[in-house]
Amino acid sequence: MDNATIEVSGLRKRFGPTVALDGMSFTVQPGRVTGFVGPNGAGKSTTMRVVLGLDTADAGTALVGGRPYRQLRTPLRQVGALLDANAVQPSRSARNHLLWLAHSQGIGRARVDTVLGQVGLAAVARRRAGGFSLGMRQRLGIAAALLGDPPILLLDEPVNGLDPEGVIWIRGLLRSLAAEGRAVLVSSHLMSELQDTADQLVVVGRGRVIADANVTELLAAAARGRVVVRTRAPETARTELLRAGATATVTGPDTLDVAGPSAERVVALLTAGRVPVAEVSAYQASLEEAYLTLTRDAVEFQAGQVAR
Ligand SMILES: Nc1ncnc2c1ncn2[C@@H]1O[C@H](COP(=O)(O)OP(=O)(O)OP(=O)(O)O)[C@@H](O)[C@H]1O
Repeated sequence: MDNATIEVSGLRKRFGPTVALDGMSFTVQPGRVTGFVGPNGAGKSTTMRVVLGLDTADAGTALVGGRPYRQLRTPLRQVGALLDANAVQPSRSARNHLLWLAHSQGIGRARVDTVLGQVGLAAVARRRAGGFSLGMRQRLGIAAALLGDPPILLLDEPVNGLDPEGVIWIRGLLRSLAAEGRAVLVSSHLMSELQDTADQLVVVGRGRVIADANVTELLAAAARGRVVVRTRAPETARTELLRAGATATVTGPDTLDVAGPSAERVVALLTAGRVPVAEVSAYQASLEEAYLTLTRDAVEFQAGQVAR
């Protein structure tokens, strides 16, 4: 999609004595889900508010599709955002809330019913939004973000308040929006929420980017070529593998992690040693592990600085 990028460069922002943004810089590319991760207070919401022109930075620039948000003539058609699921008039129905938004941006009524269907709220569209659960308000907020069919989406903690079915639904939705070529920026303070969703991770802490990395490469790096073996004789397997120079750790009653040899070599060694093997597979790192791999260098660097 044209103009589907977010470029954040050198953003600085203070709230009194609090430094919220301390040189925040990153780019969000089209066709991918970019996870924006970091602990509470790291500056994720402030960055999104600056990108959306709701807050002004003390320094730096934030561009959506190459322009500052405030210069966009029909912003909802260019950028969809979910910041606060509670930003709904409680007395309005879901449908009327969306109709009002659509009208303000010259978007047709038909689009309202389309997005209500897309987020699974068609059946409750005429109910007062004030009576909605947090999960339903999240869905309504996402419907509002999708209203202008924008090439760029910013969602602040969209998984918050969703039940397991809702979490699976939003993962699929985010993936399909990215597959259509949109730029999708999703914040979370929980790495696990971004598992199977994010293609790129921008990890932030204390108002700046700690790491910006491709998830596939990150998971491969965290897996370090390890192999998982399932066997009813893990100790025998371990002895056999250690003898061949591998590193092997028993991780459960019938499993061990092996580092060094390839999966094929592990099968060959265990077969030669007559160890019964139920399964040999590549180790799948979790995003949590990848995160720890990624932030370890940054943490060590900071610790080193403190020690000096
Ligand atoms: N309007 C404000 N007034 C004063 N301080 C603020 C304001 N908005 C944010 N801050 C402070 O700026 C810092 C960054 O906050 P921000 O909400 O951007 O972080 P976050 O990463 O989005 O965290 P969370 O996951 O809790 O939303 C925090 O220390 C926060 O307390």
